[in-house]
Parts: sequence; structure tokens; C-alpha cells
Amino acid sequence: MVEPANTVGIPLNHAALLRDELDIVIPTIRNLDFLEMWRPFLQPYHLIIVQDGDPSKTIAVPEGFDYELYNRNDINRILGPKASCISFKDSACRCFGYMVSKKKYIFTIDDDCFVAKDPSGKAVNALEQHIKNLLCPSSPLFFNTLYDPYREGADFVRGYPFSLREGVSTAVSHGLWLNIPDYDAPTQLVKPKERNTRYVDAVMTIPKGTLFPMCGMNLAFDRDLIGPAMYFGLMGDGQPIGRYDDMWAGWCVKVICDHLGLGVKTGLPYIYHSKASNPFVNLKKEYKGIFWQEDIIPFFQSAKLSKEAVTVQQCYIELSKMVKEKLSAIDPYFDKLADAMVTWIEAWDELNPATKA
Ligand SMILES: O=c1ccn([C@@H]2O[C@H](COP(=O)(O)OP(=O)(O)O[C@H]3OC[C@H](O)[C@H](O)[C@H]3O)[C@@H](O)[C@H]2O)c(=O)[nH]1
Ligand SMILES: [Mn+2]
Repeated sequence: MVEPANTVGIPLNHAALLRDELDIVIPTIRNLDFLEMWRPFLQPYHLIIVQDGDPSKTIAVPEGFDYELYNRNDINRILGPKASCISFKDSACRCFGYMVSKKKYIFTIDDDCFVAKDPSGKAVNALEQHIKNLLCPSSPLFFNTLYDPYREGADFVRGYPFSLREGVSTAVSHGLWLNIPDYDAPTQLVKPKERNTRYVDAVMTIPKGTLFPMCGMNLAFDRDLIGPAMYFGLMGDGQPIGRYDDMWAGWCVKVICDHLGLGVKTGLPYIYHSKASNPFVNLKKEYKGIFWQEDIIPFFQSAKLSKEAVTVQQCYIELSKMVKEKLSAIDPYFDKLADAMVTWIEAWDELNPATKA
């Protein structure tokens, strides 16, 4: 049986790394009492709360946190017609928070994710580990069998080319979950009682050319390096698919990171995921995605970006054209999604005008 940590009595993290360079984005339909447990680690940071669902509902934020909150009315006011690219009634809405942030780094977490305990019983400061992951290089070009070579007490193993040991900049840090793992609905249905109790003390770079299923519940990234690619797609209300928001973003992000020579890491930190969403509701949301992805994955595996695509926006627009051309045959949804990808970039650039170099 795995338990969340007890953070009562842990002093506030006054040496909060990157305090002024990082925003924490939380999508929510609930009150944010879960922040009480995170207070020692997260209170020094600025929160961007994206309130989904009924905008007239009041979301209670615990005292002492510095935050900005956006509901659907705010999104519509700020983006106007471009708000059509931001999902409604799905956690995908969180990407609006990435767009309005002005910081270099983002940490996004779900409101049913709590502080995990490591095997020694110590409370895991997930944000601190994400920052470590982002601030040190990745090694996507050659697999280091001793995992993260930049970690204290580890290194590159014999046979690792010295020409590759400098590594590349890290764009994404993908954390994991104790207790309720991020399983798809069919797996949840056949294994309703399965809990993840295994804490694997490792961080790995996902090799170049390999896709992965990115989960948005415990995720951090360098907004300057990869932010415009972190679009969580058209999900939820009015859409034929849900719970593929982070997956879609992860596939686009990995293709672009591989193209631009950026790194994606997965592993530590763990959070404690407390709430299993309803597998039957999830099955309805995921149903089309489960068989569409058998065509989507080969599409991303074979996607080739041109050498003229040197910015994330240029890569993303090229990808959107490929989606329209090659995936629309699966379902007209992809035609709409391809257009929404363009709208997203237009909105991103409107809110984040390129500063003169
Ligand atoms: O309509 C909605 C529903 C939920 N949220 C917020 O999104 C977060 C995740 O919600 P929840 O924990 O209830 O669902 P999970 O099934 O555990 O979520 C996982 O799978 C779907 C996504 O990929 C998600 O990223 C995964 O974590 C939570 O903060 C809710 O308040 C919402 O904004 N709108
Ligand atoms: Mn959850």
C-alpha cells in the first residue's frame, strides 16, 4: 500500500529555484485544497489557474498563494474568435496557461496529485526534481545504460562516445505517478484495483526517433525551447475524443524536439495520484482514440520536417499541414484539428510577440 507524504512541518522553500522564471499551471474544476500539501514546495511560485467548466463557479485558492485565474469568459475575452482552439470541459484547457505565461519554465500538475514519499519516507519535492531535469542536458543521440549521466554519483559508461557527452538542451521533464497510474480506460477496467507502488529511482532521456505517451498530470518544460508545440488539441465538449490531449501534444513535441536537437526526459519525480477517474466515462472519451492512434503513431513516426523549419512555430505549422493532408482521411476531426493547430500558433504569437533578438 503506498501513501502520500505528510508535509506538515516542512519549512517553506525559501531558496525556491527559478522562482521568478517559472509558472505553475493547474487546470481545475474543483477547489484547490490539494495545494495545502504542496505549500512548502510551491508557495513561493506564481500559479496560473485555468478554471474549466462553469465560469460562474468560484474556485477557492488557499491563502498565501500568488496566482492569476482564467475562466472560460476570460479565455474568450482574451483570445476572441481564436478561443475556439482552447478545449472546454477537458483538462486540455491547461494549455491556455502555457500561452499566457511570461516565464521561461512551466510546471503543470493536476489537482488530484499530491506529494509522494520516496522509499526512505521523505516527501518528494517534485518541482525541484523537474528543475534539475530541465537545467541539465539530455542524451538522446546514444543511450546511456546507467541512466542519467549528469546525476550526482553517475556518469557516462564505457563506450559512450566522448563527442556526444556534452548532450543537448532539455526541453521536457516528464514525471511519473505513485498509486493511481495513468492507465487508459480498458486497462483501468481490467485492473481496477491496480496501484503503482514501485518507485524507480531513475531519470532517462527518451532516445531520438522514439515517441512516448506524454501525460500532463506531472509535467515540466522549457517554454522558450518548446512552448509553442505544447498545444493540447481539441478535446472535450463538442469533440469526438478526449483524454488524448497530452498524448497529442507529446507526439508533436517529440517530433519537433528530435528535429531541433532538444531532449525529453522521463522518470523522477513521482507525485501521488489520488483519484481514479471513471473508467466507463474514460472509455467513451478514449474510444475513437484507441483505434485512431494505430494510424496516428505511424504518421508521427514517419513525419519529416524540412530543414527550413528552424523555429518551433515553423515546425508546428509544417506538422499541421501534414495532419491536414495525411490524417483527415481517418476522420474530418483531423481537418478541424489541423486548423486549430494554426489558430493556436497565431494566438501564441499574438500573446507572445517575438522580442527583438
Ligand atoms: O473537464 C475537466 C475535467 C478535469 N479537469 C482537470 O484536469 C485534471 C485531470 O482531471 P482528473 O484527475 O479528474 O482526470 P484524470 O483521468 O486523472 O486525468 C488524466 O487523464 C486525462 C488527462 O490526460 C489528464 O492530464 C490526466 O491527468 C484535474 O486537475 C481536473 O480538475 C478539467 O480541467 N476539466
Ligand atoms: Mn487524476
